[in-house]
Amino acid sequence: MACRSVISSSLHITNSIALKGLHSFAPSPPLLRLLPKAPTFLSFSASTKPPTKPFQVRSVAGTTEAASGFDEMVSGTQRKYYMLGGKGGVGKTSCAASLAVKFANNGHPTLVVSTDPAHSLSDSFAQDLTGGMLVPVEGPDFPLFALEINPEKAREEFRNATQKNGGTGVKDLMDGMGLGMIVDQLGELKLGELLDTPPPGLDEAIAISKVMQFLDSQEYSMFTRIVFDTAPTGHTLRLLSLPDFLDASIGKILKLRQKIASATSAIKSVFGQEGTKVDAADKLEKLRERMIKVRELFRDTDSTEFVIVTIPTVMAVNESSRLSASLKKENVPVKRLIVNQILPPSASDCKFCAVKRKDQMRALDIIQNDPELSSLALIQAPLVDVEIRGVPALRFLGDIIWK
Ligand SMILES: Nc1ncnc2c1ncn2[C@@H]1O[C@H](COP(=O)(O)OP(=O)(O)OP(=O)(O)O)[C@@H](O)[C@H]1O
Repeated sequence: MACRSVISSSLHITNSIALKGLHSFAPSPPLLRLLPKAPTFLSFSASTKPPTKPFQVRSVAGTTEAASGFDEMVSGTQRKYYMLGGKGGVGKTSCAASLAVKFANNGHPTLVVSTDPAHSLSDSFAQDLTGGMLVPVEGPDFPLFALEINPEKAREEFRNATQKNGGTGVKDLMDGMGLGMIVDQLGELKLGELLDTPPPGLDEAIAISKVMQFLDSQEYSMFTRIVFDTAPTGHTLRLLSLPDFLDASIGKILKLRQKIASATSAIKSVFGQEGTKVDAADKLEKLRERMIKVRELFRDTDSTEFVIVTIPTVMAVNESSRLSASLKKENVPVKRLIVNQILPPSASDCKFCAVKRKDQMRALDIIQNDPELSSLALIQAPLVDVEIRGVPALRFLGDIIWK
């Protein structure tokens, strides 16, 4: 007999709910109109057909799963940031997109941002969200916007700002003029290296700082929940130490710029108009300020939380443990761990599923005994038998995970 152990869902996708655009949404007190919670049922349908069977997520061991604490996540009108990260392919985008849909359906104007250079938000929402600008997502009850940051563009911006203030072009120039001391300092900065082969995590730091820039503006002040779909673990770890590194580098560049500004008038004329120098320095200073804000944002326990996503395999769990340790070491608030793609219970296990289930239980056991992970709230998300694509499917997944 064929084994039927995955969560079954029937997708009847009806016309999407009319889009409530950014400009048509007028926040009025109380900003949050908390909508009645959508019931979670095994069978997903966008139609009004009554559900056949109440859905209950169970752990592999058969005990009822603990709630994710969504009530806490959704409460309050103060802006909150959720960063979802973990090993490649574990379901970060699906979990981040489903959380964003859930926030929007619970009254929060929400922005979901991808800072992963290999974007999959467009695939997840089944809508074209490319272009580096905020795009309205069709479907949720309240405004939901998505933003895929173009890392190439962000890096170019950084390169332009630094080169104007002491990058490799300036180094050649100063070298040619025999200004050894300043050249030495430039060599110390290793700017050429930084710009030609940017360290992993630089794209993401710039991407996040760009989002902060967006959110500083009055136009986007309406967003009360920001969900980041971050790049895989390695990038995240390097990102954490990057703001300090960039802050120091940019600080040195700015100091150097002051020295250059007070150098001979011949050099001044090479650098062009006084105004141009000031603009470039301003831009660099702003970039530095934004990096510092990114660093602060990551460590703000009141407004930010990093949610680790994993799957029940020994390799993924080990990587999650290292990620959790690094996040804690850097004082980044982390409270929740999603274990995604768990095989749901089945009355009739085929041999393959029985072996798989045993492996998954072992991985869950490791989590429960891991000093880094055991203290986190465990959210178990089942493997479902549909591809999680489009708002109705994300709503379905979100109602399972976030409750
Ligand atoms: N609970 C689930 N049940 C079934 N399929 C799932 C589940 N979660 C994720 N998937 C599927 O797994 C694939 C990878 O998911 P997703 O893109 O969300 O992972 P990711 O961690 O963001 O990947 P990447 O690291 O490549 O960005 C997708 O096809 C998605 O539909």
